[in-house]
Amino acid sequence: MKLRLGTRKSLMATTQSQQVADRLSELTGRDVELVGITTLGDVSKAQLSQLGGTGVFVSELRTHLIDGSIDFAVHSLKDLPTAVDPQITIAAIPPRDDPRDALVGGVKLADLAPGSRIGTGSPRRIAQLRVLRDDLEYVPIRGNADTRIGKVAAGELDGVVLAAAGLARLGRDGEIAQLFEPDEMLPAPGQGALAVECLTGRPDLADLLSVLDDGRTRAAVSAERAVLSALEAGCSAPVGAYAVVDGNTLNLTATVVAIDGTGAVRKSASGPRTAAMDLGRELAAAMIAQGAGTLMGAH
Ligand SMILES: NCc1[nH]cc(CCC(=O)O)c1CC(=O)O
Repeated sequence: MKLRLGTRKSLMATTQSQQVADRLSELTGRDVELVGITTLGDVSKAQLSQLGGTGVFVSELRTHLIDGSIDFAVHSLKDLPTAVDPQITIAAIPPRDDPRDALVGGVKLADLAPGSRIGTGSPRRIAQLRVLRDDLEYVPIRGNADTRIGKVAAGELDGVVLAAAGLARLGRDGEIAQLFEPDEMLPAPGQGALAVECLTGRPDLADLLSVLDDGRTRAAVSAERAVLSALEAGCSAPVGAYAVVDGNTLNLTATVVAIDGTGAVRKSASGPRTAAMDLGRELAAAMIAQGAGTLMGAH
């Protein structure tokens, strides 16, 4: 029987879903059919944050898992709420794509004229960009990557900052002027990674999907998301976190930045790869002790 993979209809969603479908067919010989789903977040003109953030896409696809109209779904991991839904299992976290943030536009950040206009709606990106260049104007923008990049082409903006992985999935990574290394801009927890979800009540399916899982990526993003969850923050918080597996060790760095650029807490820690979530929780506690909670409330 064909497996039904539910996907949002945006180009980024269908591209990442098709990649997962192809890889699953290759590894298991099963046929996978993409089922396009229009979510409220796609049709509504209301601001996404008013709908509950990007989590609205996730919860609608989960509704289709629960009603049985699809067998599994693929999400950008950084859009997944940290709260666990016992009905849903993350059956696989495939190998991560490029986790870095990217500047799209003609020139690198250091070469932009003072007062240049950079578009990004993310407090995490704005706060970290302000540390690098406090003389630029940061313009909140919305819409999909094509719309955002279009504002640069139209001369409304001098650059936009987006996730490199998303740009690659859209075939627009050729327009990247600069990739930010994690030491200058920490990505969002889970950035560049995908989550493959199915119902907890279908362990055979979860077992089949687990061939897609990459243990190193799973350990890294578990630590990053544990930071976010311990800080009681969501995907729109000014929180960056990035972990890398080195043998049996996990190296994690996280930051909380005041949105007005007036301060930041940044800390690193290492621990056993098998205790990824503990590492993330402990690092978050150390950051809170240094004032991370107050910074998150700063405007
Ligand atoms: N919040 C939207 C979103 N969710 C996932 C990606 C890109 C792909 C990824 O990070 O895995 C993006 C766009 C962006 O941040 O530029």
